Amino acid sequence: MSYKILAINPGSTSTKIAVYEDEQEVWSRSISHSTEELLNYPTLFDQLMMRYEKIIDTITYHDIPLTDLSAVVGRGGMLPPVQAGTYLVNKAMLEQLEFDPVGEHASNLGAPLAYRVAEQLSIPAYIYDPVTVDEMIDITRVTGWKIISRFGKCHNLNMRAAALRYARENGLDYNDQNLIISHLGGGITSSLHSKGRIIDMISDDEGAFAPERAGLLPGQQLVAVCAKCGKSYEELSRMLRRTGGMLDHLGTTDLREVEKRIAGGDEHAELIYEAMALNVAKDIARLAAVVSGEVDAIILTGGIAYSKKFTALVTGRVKWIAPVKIFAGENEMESLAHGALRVLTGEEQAHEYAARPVVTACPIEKE
Ligand SMILES: Nc1ncnc2c1ncn2[C@@H]1O[C@H](COP(=O)(O)OP(=O)(O)O)[C@@H](O)[C@H]1O
Ligand SMILES: CCCC(=O)OP(=O)(O)O
Repeated sequence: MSYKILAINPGSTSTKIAVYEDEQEVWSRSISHSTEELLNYPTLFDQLMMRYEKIIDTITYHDIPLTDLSAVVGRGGMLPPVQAGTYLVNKAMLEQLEFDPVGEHASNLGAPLAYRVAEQLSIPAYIYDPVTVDEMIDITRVTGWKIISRFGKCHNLNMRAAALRYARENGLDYNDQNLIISHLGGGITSSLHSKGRIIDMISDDEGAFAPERAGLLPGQQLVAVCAKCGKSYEELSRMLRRTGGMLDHLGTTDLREVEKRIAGGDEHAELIYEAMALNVAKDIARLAAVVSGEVDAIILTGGIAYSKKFTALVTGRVKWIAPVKIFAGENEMESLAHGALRVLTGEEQAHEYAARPVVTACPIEKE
């Protein structure tokens, strides 16, 4: 028996869709959403129907039959910390993502989009390895402020796919390895997979700055800016997450553009570029300390990993820790589809999501 699965991955500027027949992709499209178009929607959830209709229009236009689908799987969003693996989309999850997510992120639309399509076909909707998978060990959660605990928030989908690929290609058991994976995209995060569990990670606001993200900022200066600049929480969040990092320094999120400027002799561009690579290397070294340096491999993945220049800079600084592997690009659609397939074949059990209050976002903000 074979299974057909529709995977849906909403990103900040696109919605990617793909149909898989068992492990093989048989069709895929990326639907772009321009900045002007998205400006018509005051909140993320206001985009839901627009994205849904575009998915259906694209599928209909390309004559892709839906009636033989076995399941729909969406990218999991910012739920309160969850276990790794597959979750059945239920009402509690949909309400949490719409009304009480840990943060605003396009992936919060993955579950409701999958659910809308699946509901009409009377098939299950799933999410897989959401952004907030949290398997951290207690010691890595503690900060110097008792009202703030660290929690998982990473590019888990692509990171676990890269870790599993590394294990598969090298004939190793993922559950025996200590691997550090850095996802180098518009946002940068790194995580430590120890014996099959993500025991620590460095999120996009805790470490390296990235093409569009500010990364870790000195706390005292940050609170001074927040207290004195008169901007709202949403405006400040946007400055950290969407218009920080390389964009703030150099006016672009495109690493290739920065490399062209460097080749043309732009020393300021070179400083920022090299600082970003150094920041990634420092994150990797921080994670290595958690397992006392016993790291089997370091994996660099995401769009920036296509850059030989950038990965060489990071590799040069971390190869003393462990061998570095480059898996450029991301594998999110395949990871989603394969996750759902494992549930359909009975290899894995889908978790049931139960609503929980958000306790990990800044408690002051929630008061
Ligand atoms: N071939 C390449 N060489 C260098 N940088 C690249 C290449 N392809 C993509 N990038 C850079 O990767 C970043 C986007 O990574 P990606 O993983 O696609 O991001 P997102 O997080 O938006 O999915 C951008 O800075 C882009 O310029
Ligand atoms: C850090 C959580 C995941 C995330 O921010 O994803 P994008 O970089 O794709 O926005």
